[in-house]
Parts: sequence; structure tokens; C-alpha cells
Amino acid sequence: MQTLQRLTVIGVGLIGSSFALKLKQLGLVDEVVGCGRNRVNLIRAIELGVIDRAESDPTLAVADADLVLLAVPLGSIAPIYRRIQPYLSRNAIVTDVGSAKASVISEIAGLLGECPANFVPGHPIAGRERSGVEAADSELYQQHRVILTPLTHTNTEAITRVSQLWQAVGAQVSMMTASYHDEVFAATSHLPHLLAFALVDMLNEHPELGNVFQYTAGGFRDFTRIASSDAAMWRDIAIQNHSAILKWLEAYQAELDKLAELLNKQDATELHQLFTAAKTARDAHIVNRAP
Ligand SMILES: NC(=O)C1=CN([C@@H]2O[C@H](COP(=O)(O)OP(=O)(O)OC[C@H]3O[C@@H](n4cnc5c(N)ncnc54)[C@H](O)[C@@H]3O)[C@@H](O)[C@H]2O)C=CC1
Ligand SMILES: O=C(O)C(=O)Cc1ccc(O)cc1
Repeated sequence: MQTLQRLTVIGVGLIGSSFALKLKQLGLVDEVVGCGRNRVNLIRAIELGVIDRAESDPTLAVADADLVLLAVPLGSIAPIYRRIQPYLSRNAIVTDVGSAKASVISEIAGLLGECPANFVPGHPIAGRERSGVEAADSELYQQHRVILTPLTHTNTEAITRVSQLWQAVGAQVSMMTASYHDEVFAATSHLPHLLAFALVDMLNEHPELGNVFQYTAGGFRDFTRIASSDAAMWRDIAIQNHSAILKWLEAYQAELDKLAELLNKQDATELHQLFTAAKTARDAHIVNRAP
């Protein structure tokens, strides 16, 4: 595969660093420029071999880059794109990793007049509750999906190039519309994160229980691991995909109402049926593996 001469990663955290690290290990990039606001993090990124050079000004960081990866929290993607746009090389491809897609696309279109043809919106479905360059893992994308949500006018060569690079770092690439993406991930990712935050917050707000967390077992740990995720990242996701999340939150609320009614009626048969249906679906569809 054709190597990248210069990859610029804006936002040298878990997601951007893991991508850069694997490409460097594979020898698929000559130079990685890292850009961020936290100087200590950038110096650490050089020490860890994630980036070759640090640049705090994004307009300077993108000079002569053939690929720019925007790996910052959702609310910062479009404003950064507006800043770097005049400084991009003519053939530079820009892609992002934001967890919601329609808002990113519409904000970029709003700020730039239209969504540039060389912008390939993306979202790796891999990650964890840890943040920053220290969490970088070159194997993070191995056998995980990456969703691309290109527009009809997105440059096909840019789509192919971005797909090839994600495949090179181990991912399986799928394409879908941004609105379908946001609906699916509101239900399967954003809702579970909000539920985990809500459960831990609710228990934390009930001091009469004492330190209830000391009595938790593996099930609680599994259910709430993601409540240790970065608060600012999840604030941005919740705000930017609020309408799809609200829809699934309401559906979940209806399910909880159904459960409460079954408990009230002590309807063992219906409860057993509901639990069996859920177990059958999970056992059939979810392969147990690391996140
Ligand atoms: N953490 C996860 O599991 C996943 C996250 N994502 C998406 O990836 C993006 C990045 O997430 P992570 O790598 O987990 O976060 P992170 O917190 O590990 O890294 C983000 C980096 O961006 C920097 N940053 C923040 N605002 C900036 C700005 N305005 N200019 C320059 N740098 C800035 C931060 O200092 C930090 O180094 C988010 O948009 C998130 O929605 C996508 C898939 C999984
Ligand atoms: O930690 C986990 O299990 C996750 O689910 C990570 C994750 C967080 C956000 C995404 O947009 C995609 C994946």
C-alpha cells in the first residue's frame, strides 16, 4: 500500500494515538505530527513513539499533511476544521473519529459553506473508558468495525484511502448514512453509557445505603465500567446526538415501566419470558471479547 508521507493527528488521545502508533509500526507513514493543547501530553507522545513531532498550532500542524485525523471531542471537530481549512494541502484528505456523525457533518457544512469533498466522516467502534496518550494501544482496532458515513459528493479516492488505512490497522470498514449511524449508535452505545452514568450517580446520591460500592460484584463492574469514561467526551456526544438518544431513552423507560408492572403483579411467567428473550438474543448476537 502507498505510504503516507505526513499524517497529522489533531487530538493525541486514546483514539488518535492508537491509529498513529499502528501505522508507524506497519511502516505505513513516514512522519506523524501531533497537535493538541496539552504540552505534557504531546511530549509524552513523542517519548512513547506515537508522534515524531509536536505542534500546538493546528494551522501549522497540517502543513504538507496528506492525511489529517481529527481525534478531538465532538464539539471541537468543526471549529478546528474551520481553522485548518485554509492551510491544508490541495490533495490533503481529512477524516474524523467522532462518535456521532450528522452533527459533525452539518456543523462543518455550516462553518465552511459546504462539507468539503475531501472530508471522509468516520467512527471507529473501538475504545475504552481510558483517555489520553498513555492509553494508546496499537491493537485497539484489531477486528473492530469502523463506520464511514460519506456524502454523495465525497471524493471516492479519499473514501478508498481512508478505508485502506483503517483496514491496515486491523479494522473492518462499513458504510452507512450519518442518520442511520446516529440512530444505531444512540441505541447501542450512547444509551448504555448514559445508563451506566445514571446508575452510579443514583447510588452515589443515596448516602443512606452507606458505601454501597464496596459490596458490588462482577455484574456491577461489567455494567458500570463505562461510567469511568471521560465526562467531557460524553457531554459532547449526549448533546450532539440528543434527539436519537432521547428516542431510545424513552423506549428504555417504557421497558422499565413494563418491568415495574410485572414486579408489581409478581408475574413470574412474564418475567421469565422477558429474561429468556433477552438472554437468547444476547447469546446469539454478542461474541464475548474485550471492548
Ligand atoms: N474513547 C473512546 O472509546 C472513543 C472515542 N471516540 C471519539 O474519538 C474522539 C477522541 O476521543 P478520545 O481519543 O477517547 O479522547 P482523549 O481525551 O483520549 O483524546 C482527546 C485529545 O484531544 C485533545 N483536545 C481536546 N480539545 C482539543 C482542541 N480543541 N484542540 C486540540 N486538541 C484538543 C485533548 O487534550 C486530548 O489529548 C472523540 O470525538 C470521541 O467521541 C470514538 C470511538 C471510541
Ligand atoms: O468502552 C467501551 O466499551 C466503548 O463502548 C468504547 C466506545 C466509546 C465511544 C464510541 O463511540 C465507541 C466505542
